[in-house]
Amino acid sequence: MVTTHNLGFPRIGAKRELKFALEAYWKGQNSRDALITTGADLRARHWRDQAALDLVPVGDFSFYDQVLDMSFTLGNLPERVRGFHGDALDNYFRVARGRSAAGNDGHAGCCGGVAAGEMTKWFDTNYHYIVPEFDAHTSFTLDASRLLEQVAEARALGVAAKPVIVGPVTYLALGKAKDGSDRLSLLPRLLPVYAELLRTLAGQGVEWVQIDEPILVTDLDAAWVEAFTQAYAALKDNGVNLLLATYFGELRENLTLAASLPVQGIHLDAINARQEVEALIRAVRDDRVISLGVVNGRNIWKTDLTAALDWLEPVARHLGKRLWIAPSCSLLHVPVDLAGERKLDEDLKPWLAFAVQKLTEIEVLATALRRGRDAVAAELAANTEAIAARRASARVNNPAVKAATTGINAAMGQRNSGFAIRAARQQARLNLPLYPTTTIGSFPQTREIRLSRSAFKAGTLDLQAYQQAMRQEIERSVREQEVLGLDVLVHGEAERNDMVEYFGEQLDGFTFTQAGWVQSYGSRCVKPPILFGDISRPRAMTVDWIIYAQSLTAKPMKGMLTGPVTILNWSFVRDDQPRSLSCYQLALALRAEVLDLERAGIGIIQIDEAALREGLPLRRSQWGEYLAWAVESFRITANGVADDTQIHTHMCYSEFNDIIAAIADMDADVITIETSRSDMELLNAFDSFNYPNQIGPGVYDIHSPNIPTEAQIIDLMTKAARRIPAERLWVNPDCGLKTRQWNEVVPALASMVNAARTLRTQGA
Ligand SMILES: Nc1nc2c(c(=O)[nH]1)N[C@@H](CNc1ccc(C(=O)N[C@@H](CCC(=O)N[C@@H](CCC(=O)N[C@@H](CCC(=O)O)C(=O)O)C(=O)O)C(=O)O)cc1)CN2
Ligand code: MET
Ligand SMILES: [Zn+2]
Repeated sequence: MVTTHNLGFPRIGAKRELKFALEAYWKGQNSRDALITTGADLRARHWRDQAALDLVPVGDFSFYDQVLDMSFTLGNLPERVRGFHGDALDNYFRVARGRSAAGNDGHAGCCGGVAAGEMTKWFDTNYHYIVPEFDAHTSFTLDASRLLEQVAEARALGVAAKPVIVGPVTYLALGKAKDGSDRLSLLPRLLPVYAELLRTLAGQGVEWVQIDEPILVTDLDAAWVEAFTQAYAALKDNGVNLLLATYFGELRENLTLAASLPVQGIHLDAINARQEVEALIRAVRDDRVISLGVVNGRNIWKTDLTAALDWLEPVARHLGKRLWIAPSCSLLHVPVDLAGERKLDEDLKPWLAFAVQKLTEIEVLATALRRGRDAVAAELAANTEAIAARRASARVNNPAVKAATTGINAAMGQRNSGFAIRAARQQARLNLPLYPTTTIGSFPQTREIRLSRSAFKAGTLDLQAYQQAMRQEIERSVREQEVLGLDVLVHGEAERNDMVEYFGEQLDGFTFTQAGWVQSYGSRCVKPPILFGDISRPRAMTVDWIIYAQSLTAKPMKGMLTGPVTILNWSFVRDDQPRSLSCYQLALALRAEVLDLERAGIGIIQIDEAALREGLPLRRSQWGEYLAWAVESFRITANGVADDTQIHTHMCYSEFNDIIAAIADMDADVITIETSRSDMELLNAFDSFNYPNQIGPGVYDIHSPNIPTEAQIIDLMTKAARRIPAERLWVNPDCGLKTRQWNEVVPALASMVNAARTLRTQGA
């Protein structure tokens, strides 16, 4: 008889309760007790939502990040926060968010300021985790209190608790050794703490522990393969059954390794690795549990339940009670509940499943496997009807768009002239100084801006008043930039709820939700738009706002667009056509916008590709194919303009060494990137590759409230100028300023502009 379970549930809350409780606590407007209570309430509610399952995840809840939680469980706190005198939860937030020396937690005098832990992308998702920090002396000590308390809470609610932890090899692999030492040398110190954790859980009567090792779906070299064998030899026989969870991709050459580990069960992502199910079954001992992720945990489409049963039934007959079923991965990456959507397009709603609906799908599948399809005949019939309606819908297919993508040719991705000629024509038009200063696009999304927008959406503010409020914000941004003396201005993106959702709302082929929130990091969420059909642009999307902004100033105003690859990677995408085709459709729609901006007299157009790097497949062997269509899509979007129109692009959190050739291939006139935290070392990639075009290496970290000094910026730019000729350098922050406040932005940009002025006099 099949067992049902879940790998993880979204924790932010259907109404983002956790976000609001956290932010109020951080501002001192909410007590510690109130925050703790919100956490407990959310856990209880989410366990009730999952109560029909045979096993529910415990420990997937987090006040900030599950990897940071694991660091605390393992006693791996960065040295800089170890002496903290205050509350442990406050210390946890100090690592998560950093704390300025002037912080108001009552410990500024004794404990000072601390830098935040580095954040980076969780595999190929838009979720960010806090990178574990190691050095040669790192030691570990167990703190199991969080897991033990939550196991007790779950039990009190009468659900069967399956604790979830990040496995030791993935934990080490995702971390960074700050002193360059070998993280694997820490394994012998780490394993006893994991073993103690398992024994502690066993002591509480826990039967199964889910141990996540998604690193198994990536390319592993011999040392990491060996680490797996060593790790799991040490973790067996500690009184609990281990379910080794892999997800996000295929095991490939690691399948034999995974199957050989001494664990009681393995979870395979049967959405991304369906073709490996049989091989895995053959490879594991015949008393092991096989858990199959049969419902997509990364997307929002209904599962075709009949098709799933067609292949699952024989597997179930073969495996009997050894078969478990679950979503493919944690449901962290999808919104909570479709029932919260009151205005969602009625045609499309029946095609969708959010976290709660996905668990119902698991239940229906389990019932069919246990009692036959007849036991769920009505559910299956309704499902078949929805799947068929989507497939046949006239709203999905637009022949004109299909024809346009067929008409794409190489010339569309080609500028008229090479970079040197373009640069000269652009300089003749723009007349920019050495070390030109600019920003990445967004200015603070203030509470007033968001309140205006929610009033507009609620119908209590009319369109004209809303547009007027946004124009005022744009004017404020422009005035501030003029006073600061920036060279290339931006309009500030006040009218955009999000750099991707905003375009999703305006393009045909997309729909959007009211409350489909997905956690991006900490308390920050996004509402990824839903790409369901062929994409087209019914009308210009940004031109009026940019023209208005340009009308306020004699300085050049940058047009501001999100690129096709980033819109694709940060949306829920179609599963009925290749991603490359959707990307080309986006490219054509955005190309039309670029040309409209150019026709309106805008001389500089930025096309953000913040998500190009994270979209790289987890396996290197697939990079080439992805980069080919991703880069070509960018080129189609950007390269229809005249030589004297300057194209910018922007990327953040990126490690470029591996893909520098592809970046050069995009052929943007200027690229702005995040570099401040790497002390300009990132530029080595551009230097050694002889990157030919202009670069704006970010000179300060916008994720921190700290204000950079002029001297710090001069120092960074001096380092940059050792690698890239000064004539090709720009001066700008690491990323957009939307999460900052004006009182942080103004002094920071003042330092930046002053630094550029000093550099110019030095260079002259
Ligand atoms: N899609 C996407 N992915 C990305 C990024 C990005 O910018 N976009 N940046 C990187 C980092 N990620 C980030 C993700 C989110 C936010 C962020 O600030 N999100 C906002 C929500 C943005 C939004 O959609 N705002 C809406 C809704 C605002 C809102 O909450 N309104 C309130 C009312 C106002 C209030 O009380 O504040 C309501 O309706 O209840 C709007 O402006 O219209 C948040 O969590 O707070 C920042 C960075 C990587 N991935
Ligand atoms: N133009 C965008 C902004 O400034 C780019 C952000 S990249 C996450 O916010
Ligand atoms: Zn950015």
